[in-house]
Amino acid sequence: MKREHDATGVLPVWQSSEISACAMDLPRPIPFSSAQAEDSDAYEWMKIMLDATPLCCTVWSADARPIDCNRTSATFFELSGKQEYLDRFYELSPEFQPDGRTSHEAAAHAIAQAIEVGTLTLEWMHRKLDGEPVPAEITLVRVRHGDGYLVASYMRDLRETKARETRLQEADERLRLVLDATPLGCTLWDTDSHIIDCNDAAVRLFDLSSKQELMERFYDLSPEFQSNGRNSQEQADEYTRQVVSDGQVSFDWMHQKLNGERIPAHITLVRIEHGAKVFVAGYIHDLRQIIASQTEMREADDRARIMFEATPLCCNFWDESLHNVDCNQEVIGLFELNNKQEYLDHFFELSPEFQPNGRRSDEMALEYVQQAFRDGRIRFEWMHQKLNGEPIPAEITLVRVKYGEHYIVAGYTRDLRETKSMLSEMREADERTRIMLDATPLCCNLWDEQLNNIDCNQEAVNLFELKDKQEYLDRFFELSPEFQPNGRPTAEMAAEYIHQAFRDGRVRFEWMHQKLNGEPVPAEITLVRVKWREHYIVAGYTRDLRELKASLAEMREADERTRIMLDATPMCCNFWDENHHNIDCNQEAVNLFGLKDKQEYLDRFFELSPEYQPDGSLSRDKAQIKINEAFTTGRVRFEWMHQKLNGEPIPAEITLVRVRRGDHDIVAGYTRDLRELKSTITLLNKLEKIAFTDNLTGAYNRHFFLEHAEKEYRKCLETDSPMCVIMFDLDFFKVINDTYGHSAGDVILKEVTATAQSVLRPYDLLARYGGEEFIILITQTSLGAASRLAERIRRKIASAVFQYRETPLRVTISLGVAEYATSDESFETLVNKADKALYKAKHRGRNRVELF
Ligand SMILES: Nc1nc2c(ncn2[C@@H]2O[C@H](COP(=O)(O)OP(=O)(O)OP(=O)(O)O)[C@@H](O)[C@H]2O)c(=O)[nH]1
Repeated sequence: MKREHDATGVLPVWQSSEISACAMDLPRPIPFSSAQAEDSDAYEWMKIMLDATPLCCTVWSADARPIDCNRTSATFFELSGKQEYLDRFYELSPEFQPDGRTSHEAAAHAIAQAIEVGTLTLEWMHRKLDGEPVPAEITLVRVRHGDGYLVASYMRDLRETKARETRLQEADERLRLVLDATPLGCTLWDTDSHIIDCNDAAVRLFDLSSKQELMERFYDLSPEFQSNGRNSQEQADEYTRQVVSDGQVSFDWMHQKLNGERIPAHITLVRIEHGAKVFVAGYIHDLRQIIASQTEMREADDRARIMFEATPLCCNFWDESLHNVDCNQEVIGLFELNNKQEYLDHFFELSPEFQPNGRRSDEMALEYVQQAFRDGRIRFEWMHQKLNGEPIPAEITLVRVKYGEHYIVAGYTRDLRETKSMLSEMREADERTRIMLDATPLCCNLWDEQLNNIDCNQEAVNLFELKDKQEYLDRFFELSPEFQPNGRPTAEMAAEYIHQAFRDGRVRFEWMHQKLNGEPVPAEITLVRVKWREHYIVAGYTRDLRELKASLAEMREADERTRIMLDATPMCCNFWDENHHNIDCNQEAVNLFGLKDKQEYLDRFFELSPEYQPDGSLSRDKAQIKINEAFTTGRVRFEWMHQKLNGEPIPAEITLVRVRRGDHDIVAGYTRDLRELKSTITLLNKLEKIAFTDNLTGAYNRHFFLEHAEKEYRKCLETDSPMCVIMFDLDFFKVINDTYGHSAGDVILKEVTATAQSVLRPYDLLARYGGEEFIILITQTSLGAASRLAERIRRKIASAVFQYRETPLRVTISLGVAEYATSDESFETLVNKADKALYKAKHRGRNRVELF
């Protein structure tokens, strides 16, 4: 690095030996005068340029010290002059740059780099003396100076650029809004014929699903060749070039949908300059409607022409310059002429020179026509004549008619000679049109652009129970209440809708009409814009919604009936939609859980089950699985644990059934409260007990014993397994009764039963066989084991002390044991054998066991 400024005696800090001690000190700028004193080639030239530059420029020495600047720099940073700029240069950047490096370090690095590469652009954060940050873009340019280099820096304030970018972005957004709001299909192109954007209307026009699809397939949206035989792509490129140079170009274009359906269109391309860029916006006017309406118009025109020609009156037209411009066929016939031209040429000869009142025909004629232009309509008697002079007394009606932007006067000449026949013919023609309008089964009326209601059909008269059309037109504003149901003034809303129809072509809305007696007539109105010569009118079709509403009411009633039935169902019901939302329930569901109302049921549904089901599954998971299953299989039944809000459990059985509702499925859930079932089972158990057990002791009764024993007996026979019967009887029981009373006897009977039962195994069956006689059936057991069991019972009872009130009582029993033998004829035989053994035990002294 060349030390060209060493002469000043100021050494750059990083070259001094004190570099480590004052590393944070910044190098001092070289005094302005000394830099000025330098003689140089490029530098001198540059200095002149510098002051003229509207950018802030600074000149740096190769060792990164600012040595000069231009005026703009001082003004930009609001300083008194160049010297202050150079003196306070290091205050014009924050200590650190946004990338974390010190400004000093970053500057030195940048200058060094510029010297190496020649030119360099970087972002820099400046700041004004008051601290206001100034984001900047700096371009450094290496400049030869003597044998070495200087560096010039040019600063561009990025705040402006940023603001412009924001403005551009905002403009972009506005553009997007405008684009999407445009009712025409729009596309946006760059100048290389690349489509870069489009609006929703364009997507709709081609029946596509997204803008993306439109942009990707745009070239499929035109046929390969246009109707002039040229390749679409080439032709489009040509138009793009044309619009870039001319600013705007319009042309007819054949588009197509992806299915090949043609869309004749009129396209306007407009060049848009957006920021520094140029775009082309394409507006697509779908001509199909226009073509259709043009065809309609042409047809209507043809019809009008035919009607005009068919009119059994002589008609002619006068323009504003009082020229007779046209006539119909009838005129030719009336005056026995050859063609219309003859009529137009000889018009003034078709009246005698003077009218019967003595005035000149041509003068009077012009006067009348003028009067018609002025007043709109005039009727008078006129004397015509054929070319041969034969007079034709006539009645002429002149009517001013709007025609395009102008007026014409139509003249209807009635040949008074044939008045009667003509009148009837006229009426017929009129009647035909009228009949057609009146036959329309909807109430129709017509509006002109001034929002005047100009005509209606008979249906409109009928709907409002009016006398005639005139009444409809006269009292139209009484046929709606002053305010519509949404609270807005009727007149205001009507005007809005009609305007909308004129603008958009079609609008449909609900409207509240009323009869003259105030009876409301809810209606649906469709307004349609119809082209009428050069103008539009709006035709309104009114659909009486009362019938619809009545059928809705019926539907609602039917719904209500269903609801009543549902609520009356003595089972708790609820409904799930496809998204597994619980959408409805019946009253029983509310009752079951003791809730306030259905809303509470629906809102707190998930609190009506514990978190986990008894099988350990999460209630929510299990519910989802079951509902899914119902949607797929149609029906599923399972047990479920519900709970009340207070946590009281409700065991339930749920049946989910898939039900079709409209065009989709729902699942209906029926919940059976198993608590009821459980109480029924308890009751059944109770009844069973009453039927099969002995009231006093709780042991099985003789009836049950015999029935059960019979079955067991047969099983033993089949399996050839051992089986025994023990019979026992209380000893001297009569004494207990006689001594302590019957109730003491009852207590003993109960205690003895319980004691015997406590010795038995669960599958041994003990029954009270008679008053104080008991019997035990012991299956799968042979005589030895049975006798040991009998002995255990005997001992336990003999050793027991039973308490009757304050009195301790003791009893003994005698037992007889018998085992089934193949010789036994029946179970009864076995019982008899045990009975005999018991008798033996009694006989042998009681309180003992005897075997048969
Ligand atoms: N308290 C009470 N006594 C009953 C019941 N059923 C039968 N008895 C009595 O049982 C007694 C049976 O008496 P007995 O047939 O003479 O027999 P015993 O007094 O037990 O004498 P042995 O059987 O010969 O030892 C009678 O007094 C009956 O009234 C009953 O349900 N309750």
